[in-house]
Amino acid sequence: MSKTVLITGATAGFGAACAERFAETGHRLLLNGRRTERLEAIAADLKTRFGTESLLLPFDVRDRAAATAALEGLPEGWRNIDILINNAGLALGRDLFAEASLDDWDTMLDTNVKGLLYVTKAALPYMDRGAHIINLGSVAGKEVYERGNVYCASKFAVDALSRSLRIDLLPRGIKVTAIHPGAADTEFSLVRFKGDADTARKVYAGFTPLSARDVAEVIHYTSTLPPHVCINDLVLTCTQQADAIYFHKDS
Ligand SMILES: NC(=O)C1=CN([C@@H]2O[C@H](COP(=O)(O)OP(=O)(O)OC[C@H]3O[C@@H](n4cnc5c(N)ncnc54)[C@H](OP(=O)(O)O)[C@@H]3O)[C@@H](O)[C@H]2O)C=CC1
Ligand SMILES: O=CCS(=O)(=O)O
Repeated sequence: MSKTVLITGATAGFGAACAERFAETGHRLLLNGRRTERLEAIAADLKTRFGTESLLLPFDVRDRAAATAALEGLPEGWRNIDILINNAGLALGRDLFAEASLDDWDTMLDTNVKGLLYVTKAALPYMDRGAHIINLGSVAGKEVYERGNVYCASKFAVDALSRSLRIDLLPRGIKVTAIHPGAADTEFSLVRFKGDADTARKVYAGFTPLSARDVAEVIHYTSTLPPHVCINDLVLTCTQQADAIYFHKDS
């Protein structure tokens, strides 16, 4: 059965890969991100390849009013969301606490935590029994690492909110899954290191990281289980990574 899937941060990385994976299996898409041209290009590509129906919701998840307006403004026929993938997020900087930028901290907390809250609150009126919320946490939300401070804290918050939402939504029969990937080669490190491509590339040196497609495959799988089965919490890493800290790199 075709479902309606709302994906935040669908212009790149996991979000774009999820759009493709859900399009392949015949679902229709509500695509969010700030880069409208990218959303348009992705929607056009998926329409051509899979006949996918997409509706674009270009807003900044940090903007509470914009998130509310976008969801309240859904046209007739799109006002029932089956799957919400709260994926939009970022790390900015990898600095010791004393040296890190307060602006970076604000952006990470506003996007990764408050953005997820705003979109979820705005989407819930359109989610019925059997709907599914999938939140992107991280291995950084399971263990802290040096210079991870606020990014880790934001992902620990995603973990806590996922657990708490699962409890609060029990009576409504809405599934909540938290997905916690390890290192994955997307635009994530380029964003984290503010366009420094050399530093970003070095993050993935000496091991084969996850790809966006790997993560999308796992996210998609969690959405295919019978109505009475919910994967609550799932950590996935590449085989050369054990957790947020330990890697076995090629020599
Ligand atoms: N890559 C990794 O190693 C890991 C990433 N994660 C998490 O997975 C999620 C996706 O990351 P990934 O795909 O790797 O990163 P990318 O940088 O490749 O993609 C991030 C996406 O988030 C969107 N986004 C960022 N800020 C906002 C905003 N304020 N409003 C709306 N959309 C926004 C971007 O779109 P646009 O700029 O167009 O708005 C983009 O589509 C993030 O939450 C990240 O923390 C978790 C574990 C590992
Ligand atoms: O969430 C992203 C993975 S890491 O950079 O924190 O290890």
